[in-house]
Amino acid sequence: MLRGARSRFGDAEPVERALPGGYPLTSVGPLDVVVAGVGPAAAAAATATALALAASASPGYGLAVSSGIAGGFAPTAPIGSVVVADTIVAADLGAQTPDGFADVTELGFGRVRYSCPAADPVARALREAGRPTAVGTVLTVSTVTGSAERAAELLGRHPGAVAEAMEGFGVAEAASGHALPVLELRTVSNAVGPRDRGAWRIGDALDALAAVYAKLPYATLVG
Ligand SMILES: O=C(O)c1cccc(C(=O)CC[C@H]2O[C@@H](n3cnc4c(=O)[nH]cnc43)[C@H](O)[C@@H]2O)c1
Repeated sequence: MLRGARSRFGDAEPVERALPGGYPLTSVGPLDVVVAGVGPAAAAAATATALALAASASPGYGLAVSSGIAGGFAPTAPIGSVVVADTIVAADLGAQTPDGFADVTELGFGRVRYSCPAADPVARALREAGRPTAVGTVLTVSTVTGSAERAAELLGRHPGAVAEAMEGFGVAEAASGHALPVLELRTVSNAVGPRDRGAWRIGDALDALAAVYAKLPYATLVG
C-alpha cells in the first residue's frame, strides 16, 4: 500500500511489525509492504486487515498494489520483463457450462474485473528508466497454468492478457471495499504454458522487482 508521498524514503530504516492474524508489515517511506501469501483469498485477507487497521490513519493509503512474480504470455511479456495491469481479471471465478466457461458476472452474481487507473504513469516511468514493460490485463488464477492448451484458452477469452498470477483480484476486492484504487505490478519469472519448473527465474524476477520499486513515480501516484 502507498501512503502520501510526503513520507519520503530518505535514510529511514524500514520498520517492521505484525498485523493481527500474523501478517508481517514493513513500512519504508511511502510504502507499507504486507506479506500476504499465495492465492486470492490470502491476498484479500491480508490486504483487508491492513486497510481496516489504517482506516482512520492520516495520511491514509492512496493506492493498493499487488506485487510479486508472474507468468508472462509470449511474446508480449518475456522472462525478466515488467507487467503492469491496466485491468485485473479473476479468470477462473465462475462455472463450467455446456457452452464453456461462464464467469460470475455472466452468471449474475458478482464482478470479475477491476480497472487500474495508475497503470499508464507507472508504465511510462518504468519505460523511461529502461525497463521493458508490458501493460494489459493481468489474470488472477487459482491454479498455475501448465499446458499450451490452457494458455491458449485463457488468451482466447482474454486477448489483452499480458500475464497471470494468483493474488491481484484478492487485493482488488479488498481495496474496493475501502474505495481505494488498485494496481498490479509484477516481474515475469516464467512463461505461461507447458510446465517447465527448471525454466522459472524466481530470484532474477525478485531482483528486478526490487529495482522497479526504486523507479516508481511515487509523487504522481499518491500526491
Ligand atoms: O510448481 C512449482 O514447483 C512452484 C515452485 C515455486 C513457486 C511456484 C508458484 O506457483 C509460485 C506462485 C506465486 O508466483 C506467482 N506466479 C508466478 N508465476 C506464475 C504463473 O505462471 N501463474 C500463476 N502465478 C504465478 C503467483 O502470483 C504466486 O504468488 C510453483
